[in-house]
Amino acid sequence: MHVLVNAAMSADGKLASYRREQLRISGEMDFDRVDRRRAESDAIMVGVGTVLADDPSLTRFDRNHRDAVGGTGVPARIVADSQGRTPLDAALFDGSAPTYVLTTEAASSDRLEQLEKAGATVVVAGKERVDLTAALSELERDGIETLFVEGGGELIFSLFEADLVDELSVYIGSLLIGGRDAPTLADGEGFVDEFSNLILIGVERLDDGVFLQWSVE
Ligand SMILES: NC(=O)c1ccc[n+]([C@@H]2O[C@H](COP(=O)([O-])OP(=O)(O)OC[C@H]3O[C@@H](n4cnc5c(N)ncnc54)[C@H](O)[C@@H]3O)[C@@H](O)[C@H]2O)c1
Ligand SMILES: Nc1nc(=O)c(N)c(NC[C@H](O)[C@H](O)[C@H](O)COP(=O)(O)O)[nH]1
Repeated sequence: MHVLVNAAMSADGKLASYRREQLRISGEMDFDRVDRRRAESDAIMVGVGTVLADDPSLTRFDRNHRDAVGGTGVPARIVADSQGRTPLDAALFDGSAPTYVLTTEAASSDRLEQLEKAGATVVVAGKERVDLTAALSELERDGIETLFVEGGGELIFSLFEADLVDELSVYIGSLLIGGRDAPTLADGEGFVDEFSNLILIGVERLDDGVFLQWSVE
């Protein structure tokens, strides 16, 4: 499975303010770029923190580009959600695309039944936190070969920690958000000595900011 992590952040590395409300950082050109990368993907993934903050539908993508690259149907939607906290009225359950909930043994069976009734395919992997390696292997067995991860910071760090990321792309907008508690590109516990090594493969001015692309060693 090819895993691409993408996000938009401020010049000081924040994905949103400390209030964790959805904040539009990307400009038009970056959103167009995101829609093309979504069109190339079999699935789009976020953490439940993003679902609770933004209620994303994850259904916007460049349909012409998907046709051009030979894609069929629509990209699936995936949420990493250890306790099964995704609201049953979330946009993810609008029925317009397949939706997976990656959860753990900590989620109650009643909750899992409710999520399945809401239309989710539930994948249980791990005891307290989603075992991302096991969960992504199950998704791969389900035919998902290219995964587009859109955040947030907790999920992004965990994917790097599990050495599951192949590519990282970041749009840096020309604004400063600040805030010691604001979400950043990679949150979680953080590395202390062995860091993820990146190879810079793209630098481009885009909208009023900069687009950076790395492959992950
Ligand atoms: N600017 C952007 O590109 C962008 C993109 C996405 C989200 N955001 C913002 O980021 C914030 C949400 O980010 P966040 O870090 O709080 O939440 P997140 O979206 O990263 O979700 C984290 C949650 O996912 C669940 N989870 C399950 N298994 C996990 C695992 N193995 N590792 C990590 N998490 C796991 C946990 O419940 C955890 O609390 C919101 O403010 C949102 O607006 C910004
Ligand atoms: N690329 C990007 N630029 C931004 O400025 C921003 N705030 C996000 N945030 C990611 C967001 O939380 C979701 O992943 C979807 O971007 C929600 O959008 P949809 O409901 O799917 O249209 N992503």
